[in-house]
Amino acid sequence: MVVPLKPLDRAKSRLSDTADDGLRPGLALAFAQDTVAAALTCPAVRDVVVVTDDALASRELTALGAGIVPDEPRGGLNAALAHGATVAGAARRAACVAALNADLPALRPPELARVLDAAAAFPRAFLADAAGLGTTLLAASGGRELRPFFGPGSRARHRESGAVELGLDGVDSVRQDVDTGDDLRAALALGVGPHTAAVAARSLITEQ
Ligand SMILES: Nc1nc2c(ncn2[C@@H]2O[C@H](COP(=O)(O)OP(=O)(O)OP(=O)(O)O)[C@@H](O)[C@H]2O)c(=O)[nH]1
Ligand SMILES: C=C(OP(=O)(O)O)C(=O)O
Repeated sequence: MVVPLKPLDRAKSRLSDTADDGLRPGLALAFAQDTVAAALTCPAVRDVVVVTDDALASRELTALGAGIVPDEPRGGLNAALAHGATVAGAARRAACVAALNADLPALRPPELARVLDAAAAFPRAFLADAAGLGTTLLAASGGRELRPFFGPGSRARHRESGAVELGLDGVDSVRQDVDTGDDLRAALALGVGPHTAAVAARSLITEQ
């Protein structure tokens, strides 16, 4: 499993309506910690590799059990994911490699397991985000290349690239990425992990 994470001081700019400049880096880290911890707890996930240049996030996510890969070749999100997938796949001759956004604080391991199990039936498959425009997970099986097209509007681009869209119900926690204040409130309503819950409580952010 490959998880991309940009430097915390630049992350989650669209959350500025709900969290100010002083708060966003801590929230972005908490989202990543809850995402990575849930993925590591999922029996279907053998290991988690985080592609990041952020020193604090590297320390905290290593402590959870993730591996860290530097953000290379510095060509943006998809280049970083392709690099991470190559490193992760080469390291363990992975049967299946998947990219997962780092902003899924409500992620539940059994739901992630269902998505990965469904994805394994196809050469490449993806899950659309809760908003219906983006992607939260892209998987490639049988040693195939991941070919990620994440970014705004990525659902359409992943479809056009030939990846199969997974039409699963009951996997809301895997779809609920957090870009805006409304997304954060929706994630809190689903139930977030302990890191995000603690930051939200300290900052008086609630689901209302
Ligand atoms: N390693 C790496 N990760 C990235 C890069 N750009 C985005 N990401 C990560 O990709 C995932 C999806 O990105 P976005 O949802 O756009 O997150 P974001 O860039 O923090 O949010 P905004 O500032 O609001 O656009 C998040 O986990 C980001 O941390 C990049 O250039 N390198
Ligand atoms: C990177 C993505 O996330 P966002 O919707 O947050 O841009 C994506 O959906 O591909």
